[in-house]
Amino acid sequence: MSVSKTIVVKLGTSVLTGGSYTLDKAHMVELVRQCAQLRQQGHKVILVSSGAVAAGKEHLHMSCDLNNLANKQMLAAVGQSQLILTWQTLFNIYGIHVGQMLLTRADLEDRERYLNARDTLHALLKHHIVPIINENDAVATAEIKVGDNDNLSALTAILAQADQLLLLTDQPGLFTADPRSNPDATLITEVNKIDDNLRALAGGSGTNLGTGGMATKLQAADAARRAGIETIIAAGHRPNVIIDTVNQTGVGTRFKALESAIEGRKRWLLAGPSSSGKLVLDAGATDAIVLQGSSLLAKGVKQVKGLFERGDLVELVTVQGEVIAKGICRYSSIDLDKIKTLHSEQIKAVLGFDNGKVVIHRDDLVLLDD
Ligand SMILES: Nc1ncnc2c1ncn2[C@@H]1O[C@H](COP(=O)(O)OP(=O)(O)O)[C@@H](O)[C@H]1O
Ligand SMILES: N[C@@H](CCC(=O)OP(=O)(O)O)C(=O)O
Repeated sequence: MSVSKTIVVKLGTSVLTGGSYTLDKAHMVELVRQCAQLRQQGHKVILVSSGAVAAGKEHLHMSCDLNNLANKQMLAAVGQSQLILTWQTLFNIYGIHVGQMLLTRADLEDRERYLNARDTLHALLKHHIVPIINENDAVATAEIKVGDNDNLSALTAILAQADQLLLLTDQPGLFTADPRSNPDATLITEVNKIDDNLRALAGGSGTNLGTGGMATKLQAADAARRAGIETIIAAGHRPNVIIDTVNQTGVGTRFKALESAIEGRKRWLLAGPSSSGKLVLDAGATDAIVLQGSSLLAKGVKQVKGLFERGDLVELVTVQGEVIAKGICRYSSIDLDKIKTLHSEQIKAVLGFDNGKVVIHRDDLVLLDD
């Protein structure tokens, strides 16, 4: 038997509906068959399933404005139960139990909630139950939303410490341009670096039920590969796509994982909190962080942007505005503004206290460059 892998399979609305406004149950059976086969091969499978809004629309036979948030939330509330019922019925054919987890960004921002979600996921996998994950659309407001299931699937893969993330969609992979509007576009089979040139190729969704298009798939691939997880974008309707993607190369667009996978707490930094502020670093601090693996000292901070509390996540940016790292700041924005550019020994005299000599400890910092 091959080595056991944990695989997160993200199924976009486009795959589950075939571009219609109803769930394509015949195709869902086929996807379930493949998941069951993967499990027989000894792998663990997690589904991130879109389709709640589409299922709600189908169930209510209601045509309403999908740009209206309340309408979308109503459809998701109705559709999510239909969706999970469908999955449950189909997995039952193979005697497989499923467990539903509805998440929002708020569940991943707080380290304790993140660890709770991780424990639930691991408990489901340990008991051979297939976790089926979606955003908790019915309650999620813009502030606490991940916003799209591509990014949610990357966060899930990081949470589960998965080996592979499959983003299944209505295209065979990432093309040199949106193939809907550029018939000459060609498939990119392997990506080793995600940069602005590549991002420029990725457009939005081609439908009003899908969210994010290729742009969010690239964001997801980027987060996952930094956490050491290989990501593949492939066509959900390609025969045997799930099995073939896991067992062989040459399917879809493959994003190689970065070699040095990061450890647990740093995985959370990538997956969890959104940043509350930015610290602009001088050239010396930038080099120390990127090249020497140092912690950040107050003297290297040129400018403090945004309002944040002690313990919040901030982005570290160069003078040119390039984001190079994310980290947990030991000082609030107000305090840091008073001590920026100063030597660590001066902190106590200026603030009347100190939270340690470093502003961001190396253990609380994750680099974003390649
Ligand atoms: N460079 C590109 N390569 C492939 N597809 C692209 C590209 N840019 C934009 N797209 C669009 O992304 C769509 C898939 O994203 P989306 O509609 O969000 O699907 P899903 O529901 O599977 O997440 C494709 O149908 C395509 O129109
Ligand atoms: N959570 C939403 C799907 C959001 C989403 O990202 O959709 P998609 O781009 O089709 O993966 C739903 O269940 O309808």
